[in-house]
Amino acid sequence: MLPPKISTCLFCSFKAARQQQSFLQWPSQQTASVSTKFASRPNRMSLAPFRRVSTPESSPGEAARPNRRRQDGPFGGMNQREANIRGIPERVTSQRPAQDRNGKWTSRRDREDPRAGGFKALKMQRALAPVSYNARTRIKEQIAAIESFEQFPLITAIKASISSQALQGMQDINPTPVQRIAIPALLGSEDAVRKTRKIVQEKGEFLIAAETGSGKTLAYLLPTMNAVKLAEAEDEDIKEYNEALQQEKLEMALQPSLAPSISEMPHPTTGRPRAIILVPTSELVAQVGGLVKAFSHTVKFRSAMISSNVSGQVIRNRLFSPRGIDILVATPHLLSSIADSDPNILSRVTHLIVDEADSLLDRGFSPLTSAIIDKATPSLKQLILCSATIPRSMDNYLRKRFPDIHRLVTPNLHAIPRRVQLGVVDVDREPYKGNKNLACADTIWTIGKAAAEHDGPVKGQMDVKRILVFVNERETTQEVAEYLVSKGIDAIALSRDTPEQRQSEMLASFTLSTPLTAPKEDHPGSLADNQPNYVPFGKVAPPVKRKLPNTKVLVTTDLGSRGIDTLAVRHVILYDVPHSTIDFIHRLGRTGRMGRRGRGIVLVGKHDRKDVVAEVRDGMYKGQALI
Ligand SMILES: Nc1ncnc2c1ncn2[C@@H]1O[C@H](COP(=O)(O)OP(=O)(O)OP(=O)(O)O)[C@@H](O)[C@H]1O
Repeated sequence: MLPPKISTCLFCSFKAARQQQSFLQWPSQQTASVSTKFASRPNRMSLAPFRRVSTPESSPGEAARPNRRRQDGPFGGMNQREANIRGIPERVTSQRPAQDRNGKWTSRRDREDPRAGGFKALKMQRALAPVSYNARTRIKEQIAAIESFEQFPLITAIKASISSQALQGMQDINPTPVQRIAIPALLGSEDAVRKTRKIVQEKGEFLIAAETGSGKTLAYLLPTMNAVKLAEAEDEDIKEYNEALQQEKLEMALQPSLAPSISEMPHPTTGRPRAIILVPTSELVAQVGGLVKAFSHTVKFRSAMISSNVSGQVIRNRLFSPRGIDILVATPHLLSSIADSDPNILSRVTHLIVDEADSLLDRGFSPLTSAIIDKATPSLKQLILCSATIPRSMDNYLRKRFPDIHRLVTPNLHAIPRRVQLGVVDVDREPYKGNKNLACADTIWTIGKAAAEHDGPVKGQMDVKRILVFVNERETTQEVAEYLVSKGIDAIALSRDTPEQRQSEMLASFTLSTPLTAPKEDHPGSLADNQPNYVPFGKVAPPVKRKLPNTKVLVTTDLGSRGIDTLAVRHVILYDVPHSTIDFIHRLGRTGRMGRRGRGIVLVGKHDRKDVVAEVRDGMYKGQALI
């Protein structure tokens, strides 16, 4: 017998959910609606108004009483309503109240984190460092005056290359908020943009923090290339080398029999790059390295990218090419092992960029990254940390290690854009009955079916939807991918166990922004029409009747969530509820990039934190920064 069909189309529900703010009714909400219904009926007996007896504020004469939670003494820690076990201790600061614009008195904590009020479940984690409302407003005002890349004092070749090399085919290119904030600050250009404070120093430390998919790469790359080119023009060694090369060319023209000598000598920058960009994975080396290479053709500098994807010989050839090297893109693992055997590699570095700093400064990577920073420090002029989130752990590390770091933060940091909708699928309900794999497959079939109802970008072709499925454990990737394949879905697993070469190939079709199409055919409909969800014990499941023709699915862990520019992805399925808001931000950040729209779908089971999901969803709906 076929299982009951899912009566509601997932995407009709999305729309309705947007209006109702509820894809799934949480128990608390249900209770609330019931109580409102009853409240509107006339009552024979009425109870006294509800009062929380445990709340001292609700009792009269509260102003006269001291705040018990702040009271010192042996019983100071009792009767607290917030455990705050995992949170870091508050910094001792003045608790002096202040007045906001409306004349309302607020405490310092409220002012730092005024929108965190509704996040009860997330408060237990407090994974992200707060950014004050005032700071966000101030930044908005600062960047309002910047409208064009022309306003930045970049060299002409770089300005011209923005549209030809980085943002090809785009019309009306304007800097994004993070670029408006970071580029003038890194260039130290007060004249060009008056309202931007001059903050660059001889040795500058910067933290660039902005939402996912907001153009952070160009924000640090344009000023870095500018600095490299300016330094090259002033470098005495390079001047001498170029003059000798010029002289040799002249002599060779007069006496062609002379063997070249200078041109065979290594360039002064050989094996000693001026700028290094560190990224956590080989995929990101390829992504960022590709962009740097594209600029190098028109701006005229030498770049190289190294990762464990290429052989040792290729790495050596790239690093020690006699033509020299100006900008190097590498992973910390590889660079630190090279620096151990050849410390010279870091001896001329003036610009060190740590991209995805929230990953590269966490427990796993931190010793390597810190060691590289230490070794590069003597020659360093700018250290640029770049991240989509500021986790509390990183915030603490920065306060200790780089107390004077300039924080270049966008007004919407830690908020998932409202153009990304989050739907919730209750795995425990019919017809899934706790089968998360089935819920995942059905969700993908629903996406495919909905897409087939509209014309694709090419006539006679169907649009192929690229979907990312995120799981928490890498062991699960293969299992989920195999299940999806058994349900007729084109799915592959990507985890650390996948060979690196294969990882890049897999990600390639998810990063291409060009549309992917398939020949238009009768769509097989929904999963339930094609696949029995229930196979009696002892029987073998019948073969797949029809395959889903218009979706491509990648099942992955965090590996696929950091930095990868998955412009083509419109749907992200969170198979597991992410462990923290940091993971929510990165995973949902693979869709809705650079102003595009996107959809996230969380599969929530019996053991998942529904309260956390509800709060994240509510925060997204309201456009609030997560905490
Ligand atoms: N000024 C701009 N106008 C339009 N598109 C831009 C602009 N700057 C960058 N982009 C595009 O936006 C996309 C995202 O950029 P990028 O990868 O730098 O984002 P990000 O902030 O580093 O994201 P993540 O936090 O996920 O690493 C890229 O495809 C890039 O080409």
